[in-house]
This record gives sequence, C-alpha cells and structure tokens, in this order.
Amino acid sequence: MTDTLLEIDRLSVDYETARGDLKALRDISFDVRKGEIVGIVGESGCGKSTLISSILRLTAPNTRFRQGEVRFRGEDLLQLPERKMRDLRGADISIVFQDPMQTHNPVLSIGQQMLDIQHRSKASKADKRARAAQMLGAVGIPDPEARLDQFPHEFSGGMRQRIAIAMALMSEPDLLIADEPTTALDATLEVQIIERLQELQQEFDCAILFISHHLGVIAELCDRVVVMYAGAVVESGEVREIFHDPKHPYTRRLIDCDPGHIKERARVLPTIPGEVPDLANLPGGCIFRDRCDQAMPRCAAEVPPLEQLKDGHQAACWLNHKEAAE
Ligand SMILES: Nc1ncnc2c1ncn2[C@@H]1O[C@H](COP(=O)(O)OP(=O)(O)OP(=O)(O)O)[C@@H](O)[C@H]1O
Repeated sequence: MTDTLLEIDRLSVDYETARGDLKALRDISFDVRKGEIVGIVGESGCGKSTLISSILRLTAPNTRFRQGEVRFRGEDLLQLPERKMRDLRGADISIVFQDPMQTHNPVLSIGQQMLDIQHRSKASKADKRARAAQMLGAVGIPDPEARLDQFPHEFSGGMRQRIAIAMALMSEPDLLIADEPTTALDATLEVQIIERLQELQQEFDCAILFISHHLGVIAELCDRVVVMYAGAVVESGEVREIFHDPKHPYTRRLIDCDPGHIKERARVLPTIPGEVPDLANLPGGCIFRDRCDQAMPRCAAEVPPLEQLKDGHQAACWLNHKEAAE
C-alpha cells in the first residue's frame, strides 16, 4: 500500500489573456505523503495560488489545463465529476486562507457557522455544539463554550485565524491546504499559529500543504519543501537538506533574504533584485538566468531539467553539472 496522498504529476496550467497564453504552471510534479507537512515557497506571482485553485478545481474561467494530473488517493481530481469534487472540498481536503474573513460569515455567530459545517452529521444539535466547542478549545480559544455565541468581529485577527483552522479541521480532512495563513499576523502570533499547526497535525494526523513566501516559516514547520519560480519547480527536497545545501541559486537567494528562525526574523526582509519574467513571453533557457549572478552561456541556450541529485533532492540548474566547474 502506498503512503502517497496527493500527487501533482506534470501539471501545466495556462491563463488565456489578450496578450496570449500566460504560462502560470509548467510541468509541476511533487507529492505529499499521508501525515506529512510539505511547504511550497516562492515570490509573489510564482503560481502558488494557481496551484491551490487547480488542486481544488476552483479556477478562474480563463484557466486552461494543458497537461498533467492531480491525483488524490490515486484518483485524478481533474477528471472527477463536479458533484464528487464538491463532496471532497471541505471534507477530505480543507483550506485555511491568508485572510480568515474569507472563511467567516460576518453576520453569523461562530457557533452557528460551526454547526453549519456539520450539516452532514446525524449527531444531535447539542453534540454538534459540544464538538464545535471542543474544536475551539483544540486551537487554543479560551472559554470556548461561551465564545461560540460571539461573532467574528468580536475576535482578534490571531483568534479568527485559529477559528478558521478549527473549522477546516472539523471534518478531519486527510489534507489541509494552508494558504499563507500567518502572513497577515505579527511575528508573535505567527509563531503561535505555527506551533499550534504542528500540534494539530500530530493530533489529527492530516497532511498539510503549506504555502508561504517565507522560507523561514517553511523551515520551522515543514518536512519537505518545493521551491517554485515563475510557474516551475526549481528545487525540492527535505527542508534540512535544502537549507544546508541549496542547489539552486534562487533558493540560495531566498535563504539569504529570510535566513533565520522566525522568532528572530527581522520583519523587513531584503528582496531579490530583478523581476520574475513575463509568463506570457517566457525567455528561452533558464528562467532565472537574468537574476542569477552565476549565469553561464549554457543557461541562455538550454532549459536546465529538474534532476535528482541525492535521495529526494532535486534541482534544475546547470551549475550542478560537471562542466560548470570547468
Ligand atoms: N485569472 C488570471 N488571468 C490571467 N493571469 C492570471 C490570472 N490569475 C493569475 N494570473 C497570473 O498568473 C501568474 C501566477 O499567479 P498566482 O496568483 O498563481 O501566483 P502567486 O504565487 O499565488 O502570487 P501571490 O503570492 O501574489 O498570490 C501571475 O503572473 C498572475 O498575474
């Protein structure tokens, strides 16, 4: 029996625009095993949101799936009837957004919203309420029973995010997608949410796909990391391995920008000079070469393939080839 839960297999996604097809995802492959925490890191525009919306099949109308599969428990979600997909969303696969207000209905009490989530359950209303309070307690909301009757605006931003996590976990999903859930929070709250997610992952034994543009946060939480640049995977592997021995100049630059433990991290981070290339007019060769201080003639001529370097460590860079040394 395989322990693979989610397999993204050679996924390519375009957006049709007036300027031509914008290549938002190109040949993306990676997997998430049961109970594992995998981080996706990259700058704004690298395709993180497109990846999440493709997994959940909640894409914009101008999206075109060019190739590839999104297999969840072995089944290609891109081929699933919409009805089955609806059953899956929020039950087997849940999501926590950057802004918890995307989850909360401002005019309903938190308790009512947590009852609504349990609409499929045959339990009594009292039992559902008890379960809602238990979940609030699990994410660290004090006095959860009383707070069920309060409305979203009566909670702080950090608490609202905890409640969004509680709601996402109520169905005991196999996969929780966390889309930059801590980006809008200050550093102390960010640390608290990360630590809580770690505990909850153990308690609920769910896998987490954690999206962030901060490598420091990924290092804190994740087992493995997938580094994306301009719609492609440029490096992936165990977090420890990637941090100690990055094999792509882009990853190195991300680490330089965000080196430390999130508890010590300066809030104003240096950025990588230059811009992500125009995805509607991609240059030939390596997509990072214009921003790379180690670019060689070969980088303009040929696209470096994503290659297996060590066990589970992959990178797409000509510097890892013997001829680079010459
Ligand atoms: N519906 C759309 N039509 C055309 N282009 C789009 C559409 N949605 C996103 N894009 C473009 O696709 C590329 C990838 O966008 P995406 O939102 O997936 O990146 P991201 O890494 O999530 O960025 P951010 O962190 O800013 O959300 C960007 O160039 C973006 O401008």
